[in-house]
Amino acid sequence: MSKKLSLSRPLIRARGIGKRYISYDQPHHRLLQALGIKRHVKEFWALRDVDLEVWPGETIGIIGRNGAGKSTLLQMLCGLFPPTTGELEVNARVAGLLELGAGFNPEFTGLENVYFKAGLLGMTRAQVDAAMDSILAFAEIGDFVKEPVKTYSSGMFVRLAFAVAVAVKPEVLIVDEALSVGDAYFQRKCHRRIQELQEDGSTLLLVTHSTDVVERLCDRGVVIDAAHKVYDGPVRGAVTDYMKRLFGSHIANEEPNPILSNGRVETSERAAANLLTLGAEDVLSIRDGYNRDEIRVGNGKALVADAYLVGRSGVPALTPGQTVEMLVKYVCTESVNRVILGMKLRTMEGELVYSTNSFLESGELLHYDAGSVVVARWTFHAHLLPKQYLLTFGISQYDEYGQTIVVLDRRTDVMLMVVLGDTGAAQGIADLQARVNVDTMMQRVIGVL
Ligand SMILES: Nc1ncnc2c1ncn2[C@@H]1O[C@H](COP(=O)(O)OP(=O)(O)OP(=O)(O)O)[C@@H](O)[C@H]1O
Repeated sequence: MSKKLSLSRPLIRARGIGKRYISYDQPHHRLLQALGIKRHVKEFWALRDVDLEVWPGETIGIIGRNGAGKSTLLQMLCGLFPPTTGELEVNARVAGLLELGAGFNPEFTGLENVYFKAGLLGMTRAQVDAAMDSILAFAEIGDFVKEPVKTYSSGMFVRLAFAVAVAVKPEVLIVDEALSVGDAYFQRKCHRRIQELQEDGSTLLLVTHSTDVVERLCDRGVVIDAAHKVYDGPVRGAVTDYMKRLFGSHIANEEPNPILSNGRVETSERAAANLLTLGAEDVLSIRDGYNRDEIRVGNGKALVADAYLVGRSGVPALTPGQTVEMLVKYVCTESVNRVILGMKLRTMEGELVYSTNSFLESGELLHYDAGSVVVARWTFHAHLLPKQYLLTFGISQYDEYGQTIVVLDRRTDVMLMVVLGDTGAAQGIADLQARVNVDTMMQRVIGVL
């Protein structure tokens, strides 16, 4: 029987909820507003008209761009503030791991905060005493538990907060990116505990930027974009919708295809020529797969102006093991010497997959005159599991003493690269193509022994 049929009402039901913030240019404008003069009031809707039902046993991943309204939604579901509009009905004990250390008193020790926070979440002192050993064992912060939490690192904060939140056994646990703070060991531990909670039938809402986490942990995905709920349904669809919003419309299930629309296979020479004829403008930002959330730094003496995968007109999409040829165009606005061209590949979670540069490869530094347009051909073998990755391209130079690297233009996570296919049973990043063969003879011999 479906969860919805077995229960008459959801744990959380939101109908058209919205949150409006009001700001004033000057403090006295607040007073003018109170007097009914609203000219100076600025309204901002962080969330608008959201309907949401949360049913027992669901794990819902909430994804969306920075500033979309995800945290605002969760804060309202946790009861931190009421919605400005709409109706919100919460029929469950909800525990939230929202901002770091929210609900912790910085002056109290870790131990005092465990009693304090667990008390806020409805546990008696005796219940906290009974759970204390497992809370401390989970948090693994040792004697720091006797220190005021204001002395904690962000990792220690989140360890203790998570340990308390799961000890309370809430009917609904709401986690807002908190897990991304901990180290990899702690994150794995949290994910295991989340899976145990799921198996016990707990209900979970997770906000994350990691599509990998959503696909691994969640059974429903909600996408929030520009204050509105724009998708609510199966996880795969949610991730595709979110990726399209981030990177353009060509990412879904695209098969690698080296044939251009005119029917010819594009050679790298022709591609390089095309790249050069497009001139010196910065066109990377209009390429499919361009990440609007790239981080760009540099003094601008040279620019990373364009990049694309040979043979692809859309988002760089390839199959595991494929040899990739990526052309990157650099435009030098000034004469530059002792130059290094670099590339990096990361997972969507920010884990470095590979990094190299022209100096490491050839031992040579490059020199270009002002006005030079340079096309570099990067080739690599994509022995990667099917996932989304982000490429970084940069151009830097050594200072005249050869000591410091000066960044001319570094475009971090500037372009999406998709490795298509079925991950099968494998997990991780590298495609090692492991195969297992069980030797039945051996099995018999061991059986005899
Ligand atoms: N107290 C506040 N006053 C005014 N505006 C606010 C306030 N809190 C949030 N906002 C704005 O509301 C919008 C939604 O913020 P929210 O934190 O919910 O986004 P988010 O999707 O969680 O973003 P992120 O992924 O960056 O955490 C943002 O534009 C933010 O600047």
